Amino acid sequence: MARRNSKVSASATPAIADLPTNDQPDDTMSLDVPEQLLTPENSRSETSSNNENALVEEKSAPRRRSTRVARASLQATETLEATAVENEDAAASTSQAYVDSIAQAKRTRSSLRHSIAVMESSLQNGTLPEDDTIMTDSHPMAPDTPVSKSSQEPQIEDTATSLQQRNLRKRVEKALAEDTATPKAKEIPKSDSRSSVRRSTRLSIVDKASDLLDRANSVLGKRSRDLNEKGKEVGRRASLRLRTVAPVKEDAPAPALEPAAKKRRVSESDLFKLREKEAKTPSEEPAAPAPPPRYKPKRWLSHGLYTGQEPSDSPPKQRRSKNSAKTTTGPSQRRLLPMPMFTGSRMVSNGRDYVLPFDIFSPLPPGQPKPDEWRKTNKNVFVGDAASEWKANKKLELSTCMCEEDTGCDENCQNRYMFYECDSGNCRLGPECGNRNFNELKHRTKAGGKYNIGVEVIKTADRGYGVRSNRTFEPNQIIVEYTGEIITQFECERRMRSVYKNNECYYLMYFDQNMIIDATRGSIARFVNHSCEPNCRMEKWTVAGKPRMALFAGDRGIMTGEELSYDYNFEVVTHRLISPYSNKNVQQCRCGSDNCRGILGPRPKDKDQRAKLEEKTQAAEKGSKKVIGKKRKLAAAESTISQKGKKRKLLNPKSIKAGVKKVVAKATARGKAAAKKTTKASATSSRGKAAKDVKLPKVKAASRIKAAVRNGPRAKAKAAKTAKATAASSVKGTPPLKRPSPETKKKILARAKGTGRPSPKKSPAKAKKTEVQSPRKPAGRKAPTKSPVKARMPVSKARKSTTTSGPKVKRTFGGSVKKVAKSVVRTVRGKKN
Ligand SMILES: C[S@@+](CC[C@H](N)C(=O)[O-])C[C@H]1O[C@@H](n2cnc3c(N)ncnc32)[C@H](O)[C@@H]1O
Repeated sequence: MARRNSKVSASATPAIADLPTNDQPDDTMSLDVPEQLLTPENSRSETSSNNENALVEEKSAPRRRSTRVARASLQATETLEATAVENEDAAASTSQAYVDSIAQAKRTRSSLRHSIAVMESSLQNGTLPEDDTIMTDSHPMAPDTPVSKSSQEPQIEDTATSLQQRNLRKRVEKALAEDTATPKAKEIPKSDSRSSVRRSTRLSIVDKASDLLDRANSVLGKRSRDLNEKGKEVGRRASLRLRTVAPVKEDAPAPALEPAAKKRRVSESDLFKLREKEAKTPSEEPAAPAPPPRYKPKRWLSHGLYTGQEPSDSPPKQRRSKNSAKTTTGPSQRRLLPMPMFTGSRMVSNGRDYVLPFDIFSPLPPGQPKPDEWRKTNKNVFVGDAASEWKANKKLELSTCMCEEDTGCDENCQNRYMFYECDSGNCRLGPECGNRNFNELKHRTKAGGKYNIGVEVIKTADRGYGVRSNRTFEPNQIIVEYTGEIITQFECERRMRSVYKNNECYYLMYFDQNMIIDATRGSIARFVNHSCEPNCRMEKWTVAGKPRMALFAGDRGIMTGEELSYDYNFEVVTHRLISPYSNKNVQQCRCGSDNCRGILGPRPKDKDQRAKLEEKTQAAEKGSKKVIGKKRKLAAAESTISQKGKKRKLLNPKSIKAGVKKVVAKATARGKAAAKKTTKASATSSRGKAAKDVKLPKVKAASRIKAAVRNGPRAKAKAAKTAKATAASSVKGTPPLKRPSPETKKKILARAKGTGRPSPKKSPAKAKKTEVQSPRKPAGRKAPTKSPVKARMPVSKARKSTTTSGPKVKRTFGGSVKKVAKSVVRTVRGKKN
């Protein structure tokens, strides 16, 4: 019963209130005194109840008093009642001691266990500790109210300490035994504090969950570990709230992220963000729903794919770093004013300069098979007598252009007509001049590189090696120079008979002054194959007074990868004795064009016709040398109409001189008026200069006509004008030609029909004379100088084109050179149209 009371009093303070004597509890005491059942103090207070000091003790510690009341109920209330009056008296006397004890109690702090130990040891030793405060006040369960010294002193002085010690010991032992042997007593508070027990259970679950999370993090790797270590506490809480444990605050709703986590895979960064968010959310805060994760608005779903893209004139940029700051700043603002209207269309129509990377403009497969090494030369090399012969017959024709800077040396440039390249000596323009092809080529070659060189050797399927372009070329742009050894005809024949006897490929080309270029040792241009529909042409130009040959792009221009070709019929050596494409050496053409002639070189029937004409010419020469002379002159005149013909003619300059002298003499006799109207060159020739000077105007006319073919209507008109003047001068400067008799006319017509070679470009008179004279005869091995008209009559390109595709021109025999020129112009126009 006493035990129960004491327990109740210890656990519930109202027991104190029950006591009428303690209706005025000290605040300090009520705060400091722990509610414990049994303390050494209590036991002492109990013992003190047996002596007089007990009253003092009771007074000094109301709590103690209460417990003492509870426990010391064995004395029952009669003792208390009996001593009530005494207590009242004693209270006054001990009040001062009580106050002191409180102050002392506040000063002393020590552990209960220590005090118990001290107390026990003192009991065992049979002596009371000297410092009674230890025994009384150091017990943690004891009230902080110290046992006053005033209460100690009487104890010390008390002689019956042994009894007290014994009682104390018993009480302590009893209390300890009760503490350990009463689980039921502990169960009661357990049931009362249910929530706290549950909480501890939860905490263990929390610990387990956090351990699991830690393991998962360790599986995720170092990065996630680092991240989680940074917000370890946060992470744990977040994860626990989300998954395993109900939130600590019941009213706080779980974050609405669980469905989102189910819908999509949550990356580490998202998880970390969520944890951070949850950590930042204080638990005391009202349960506001977590904001949904921030996604980029997919505006393109409603506005289209290109929404948000501002039109910009600047070229598109490739941003390398996704996370660059620029990406987040939005589209860059336009700093300049927008381009004026129609700038785009103007740029499209006018064009603008740009350079394509080589890989784009030349996507040709590399690794073409290369030909065996050949002896290269990028300059013409005179061999043997060629140099001296060429110098002896060197033309003195000069040309100077009068072009303005505004126009440059365009198609109207006189030098261009003449196939003269402009330079500082014959043109006052500098970089603005557009007639410096070889100079351009020189710079290109010097710069080097695949693009500048522009051509490369390829292996064709059935024509040996060839040349293709690895860039584009504009119409009439120079491509590559044809260089080689300059040899005489004699040397050419010799080589053909001996060195090239068994060759399949020949690299011979007519050059100048009866010279021939042998490119067996030469430039890459030697590999350019023949085509009956070529995309290039070979031209001879005079550069700084010296003839040079080069391959030029045709009127269509050249695209990258095209195989280059030109027509051998007009360029290569086709003299029947030294031609590689003679009757003895017929080679099949494999150009594959629609208009393929079938063989390399001239047509067979042309060859036959020429052979017949040569025979007749021989016979005629024997009969009438005078006629032959006139015809020879006309043939020479005809040959000079064409620049290409000029290249191929193999004439003896001496014979030309003789013929021209006769013509000049006659022209002089007929009057000087006509001679005055001739061009500068014609005037020179009329004064009795060399034959080559006489040819000049004719060459000019031919050049300009060719230029007209190449350059369009304006140039054509100019060429026609020039041709007219030239023709007039020629007519006036040359003796009138005898008109053929009707019989002769019929014969020529019949022959012409038989040949099937309408020649509208050539005047009928010329045609007739050419055919009648047929000055060609075998040159034999003798020096070609003795048979000036031995070479095959050159056929100009314009003439050839007329023959093949141009409109037929009415044959009018006895026409003048003027008519020839007119017909040529008409032909050209017809061809162009
Ligand atoms: C100047 S070479 C051209 C380069 C030659 N293909 C080579 O491999 O050395 C001329 C020779 O090439 C050949 N050739 C050129 N054009 C041809 C064509 N259209 N058809 C057949 N063979 C041709 C002929 O054998 C001719 O003699």
